[in-house]
Amino acid sequence: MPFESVRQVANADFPTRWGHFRIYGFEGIIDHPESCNSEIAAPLKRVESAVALVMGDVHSEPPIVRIHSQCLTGDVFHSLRCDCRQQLELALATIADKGAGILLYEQQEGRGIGLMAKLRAYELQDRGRDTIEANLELGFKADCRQFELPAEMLKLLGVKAVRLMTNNPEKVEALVEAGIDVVERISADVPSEPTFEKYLQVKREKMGHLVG
Ligand SMILES: Nc1nc2c(ncn2[C@@H]2O[C@H](COP(=O)(O)OP(=O)(O)OP(=O)(O)O)[C@@H](O)[C@H]2O)c(=O)[nH]1
Ligand SMILES: [Zn+2]
Repeated sequence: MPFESVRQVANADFPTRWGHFRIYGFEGIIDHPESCNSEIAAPLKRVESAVALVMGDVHSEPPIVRIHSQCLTGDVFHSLRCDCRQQLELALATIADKGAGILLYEQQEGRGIGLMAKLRAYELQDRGRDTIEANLELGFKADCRQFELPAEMLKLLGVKAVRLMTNNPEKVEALVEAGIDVVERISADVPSEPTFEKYLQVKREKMGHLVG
């Protein structure tokens, strides 16, 4: 277990356009993290933090849970290079509709390669590479994320079983491996746009995501 001492650091009121949540901050230390880039050594320890938006009763039955990976370009600027913003809205709207659920927002920008590297990957994609080829050309793995922190956050929130909104089988596997029961997978499909059709195709054909 590479994560040490995950702890809650904040818990506050959080009104949004979708409804009223509580916002929680969590942080933990990863001991000896793996390097994601063959040319960059990893530090001995790394602090990671993530946020949970919690609405309603999440303990009487397995709540809807979304693990959303940070995408500044999509989440903040509504980029149409990817489907992230639409998925974020879908998750918040679905939770609000049900009146209960949890959005875990983890800060592994660009599938964990970081914002500047993601922008450099965009440059390579503009020259014809797909998302995976671009990551590899920059020395990174195709996907550098791990989902132990969200799993630990669920445990600290007292949630042992979830209905997980995702198309990514790795998220399901990661939670199950960490001891969280995934009783149902809810699709995270959003309407496709011509600007991210290829992005979705690569997720489906090369990353094994259950898109569409
Ligand atoms: N490296 C890289 N990351 C990207 C790119 N476009 C979006 N991302 C990141 O991809 C992450 C979202 O991952 P996705 O593969 O779209 O979806 P997922 O979270 O694995 O799966 P779902 O739960 O089904 O949404 C976010 O961290 C984005 O910042 C890109 O071109 N290159
Ligand atoms: Zn995105």
